[in-house]
Amino acid sequence: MLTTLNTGSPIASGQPVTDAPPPFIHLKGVRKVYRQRGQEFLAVSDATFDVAEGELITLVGPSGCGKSTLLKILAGLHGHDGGIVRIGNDRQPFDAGRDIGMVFQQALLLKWRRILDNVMLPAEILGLPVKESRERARHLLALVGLAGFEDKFPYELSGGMQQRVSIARALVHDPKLVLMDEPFGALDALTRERMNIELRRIWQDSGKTILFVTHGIAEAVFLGTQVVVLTARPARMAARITIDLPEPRTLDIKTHDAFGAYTREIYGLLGMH
Ligand SMILES: Nc1ncnc2c1ncn2[C@@H]1O[C@H](COP(=O)(O)OP(=O)(O)OP(=O)(O)O)[C@@H](O)[C@H]1O
Repeated sequence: MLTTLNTGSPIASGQPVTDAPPPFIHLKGVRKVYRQRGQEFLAVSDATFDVAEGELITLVGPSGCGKSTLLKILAGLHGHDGGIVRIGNDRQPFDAGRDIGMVFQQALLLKWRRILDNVMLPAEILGLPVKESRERARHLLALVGLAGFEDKFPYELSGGMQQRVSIARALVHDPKLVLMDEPFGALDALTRERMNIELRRIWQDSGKTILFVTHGIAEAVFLGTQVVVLTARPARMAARITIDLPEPRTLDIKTHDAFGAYTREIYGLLGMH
């Protein structure tokens, strides 16, 4: 199940590879050191993985293993101290200033703005045409199941609904990459499960490339086309696992043997037997 170089790939089976599209994200040997008061702290060591366009990659690992750091490097918010970080390719050029949407653990809505106006925020900041953006914002609110809530204020919505608004906001400027940092971490368990199903649907409908950070091993397996497993102390990338589960993914796949095998494998990689 672990991904090893070329296993099962066209090269391994002797077929030509000329049509293989270049990855949308390419990380090789990425290293990040934080420096504080003369002390150095290795937050990420040797992160190496590729992401194809349209994948939903999950990053899982214990607190402090560098998941958010990797996301911030991809978002261009932090630099890195070694290795290669490349986003985009000839077919899909990437502009970090406009092609990223972000979703955080808290919805971070502006409480004085109506829901539609909250979703519009990135479009306003980027100066996109107002009429088209409002139409797109309405469409996205419908996509996340919030048609009819356009004129409400954030306080009138539950935590799960607010998080759906933040997902719509992350998509309004039609970014090529969506980075999600523990977006469902603050939700109750049942709402979180519902949001997992919703996110799979939104991902399939929107066709976006998504990187999703979580502490939850079951969540990572349920959502991901691939799971990247990171360990802490020392912070390092332990594995990249391709998830092959029946589609569409409904909650009952959590009872499948294959789902159990993936989660057991990740628990093992994290030293939790
Ligand atoms: N700006 C910073 N300066 C110094 N150290 C930092 C900084 N940001 C993060 N760190 C340290 O780097 C390590 C990785 O942090 P990071 O936030 O990336 O981990 P994480 O896996 O996302 O954790 P969590 O799941 O708890 O959010 C941690 O030990 C953290 O204390």
